[in-house]
Amino acid sequence: MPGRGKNRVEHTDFLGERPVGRHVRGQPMLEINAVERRFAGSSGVQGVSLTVWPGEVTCLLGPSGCGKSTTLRMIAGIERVDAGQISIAGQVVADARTDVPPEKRPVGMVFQDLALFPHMTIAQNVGFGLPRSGRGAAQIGHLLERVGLPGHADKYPHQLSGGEQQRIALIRALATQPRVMLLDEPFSSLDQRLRVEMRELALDLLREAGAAVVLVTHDPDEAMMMADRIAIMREGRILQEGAPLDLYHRPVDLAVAGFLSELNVFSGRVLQGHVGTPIGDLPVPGVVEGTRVHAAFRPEHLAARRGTRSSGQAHVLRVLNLGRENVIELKLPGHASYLRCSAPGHSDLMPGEHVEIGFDPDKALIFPH
Ligand SMILES: Nc1ncnc2c1ncn2[C@@H]1O[C@H](COP(=O)(O)OP(=O)(O)OP(=O)(O)O)[C@@H](O)[C@H]1O
Repeated sequence: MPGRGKNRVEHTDFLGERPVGRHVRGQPMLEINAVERRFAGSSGVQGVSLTVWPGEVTCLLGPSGCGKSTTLRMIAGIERVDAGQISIAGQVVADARTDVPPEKRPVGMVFQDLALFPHMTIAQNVGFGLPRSGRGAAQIGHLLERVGLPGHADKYPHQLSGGEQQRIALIRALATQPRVMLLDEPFSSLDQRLRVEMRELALDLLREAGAAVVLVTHDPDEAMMMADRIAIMREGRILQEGAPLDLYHRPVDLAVAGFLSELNVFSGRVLQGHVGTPIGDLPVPGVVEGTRVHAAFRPEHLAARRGTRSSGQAHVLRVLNLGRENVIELKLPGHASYLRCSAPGHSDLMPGEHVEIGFDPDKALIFPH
């Protein structure tokens, strides 16, 4: 499709054999066009459009109440659309005249609290919805092996750990070979280590299945890691949609920029092609003289160097040692808020020390306000 190649993310399925994603010629799997859902006293969902190709993960990211789950529920058919259209594999499943019931849509779902059926064995859970034929049984065995739980077929859900249950929920949803997979905060109840493992396993399985995936999360790291495309939502609308690194480096406004990491924000007026900030003058070529702008830096785009009492622009308030990196909180004299910058884990700056702050002007994010 012309123009689609610009943001493309190229990958193959799990076996490395079958290319998937929007760079592959073919039809989108999921098309959402200007859908709306209105609720009294809430922004609901307003004019959301998204296109997801087979094997591609689109992440809906945004604050609580921005319409992420409502969008998923409309795709699943649990919520009706008030306007707009949803198509799966070229078939309209929802619009003003059409409302295909959820069980007739080729959609799988994994929600954070979507419990397994407690009175069914693991094999019965995974096989729920599959034909009771030999092919179904072989498929269950294959899926249990793929998630490393081949010996658990006859157990019951309460005999499995939380992470194991989540793997079963994932393959139960995949067993019916849905064209579209909807994941609503599926890993948020898992501890950090398991969450990382599950994300990787889920990505492998989902790409292997070639499903179009829509993942809802609050967690920007999860979105950056898992998504081919991220749609940032607020108050029922998509503020920006694109490849993760495009959004990270070229956010359309301060709100989008702030969803993907912490920001250090300065405000000022452009004079002679520069904006003055407490950490130095920043060139802002191409911005009209006199414009008021926000200049924002991500923590990794500021560098704190040990200085002296006279050369130092700030002093170190706190050092959070995260192992591989340190997060350093800096206090600027005369400013109520503090700055955050990241430094390598071996940096030895200590609270109370005076520092000079360096930055690469090319990394500044400039927004008029
Ligand atoms: N059935 C409903 N009746 C009335 N209002 C609703 C209904 N479902 C959702 N809403 C409202 O629509 C808005 C979007 O809700 P939604 O659950 O989609 O948000 P969300 O982004 O998924 O939030 P969270 O991250 O907290 O799950 C909210 O203001 C919510 O209160």
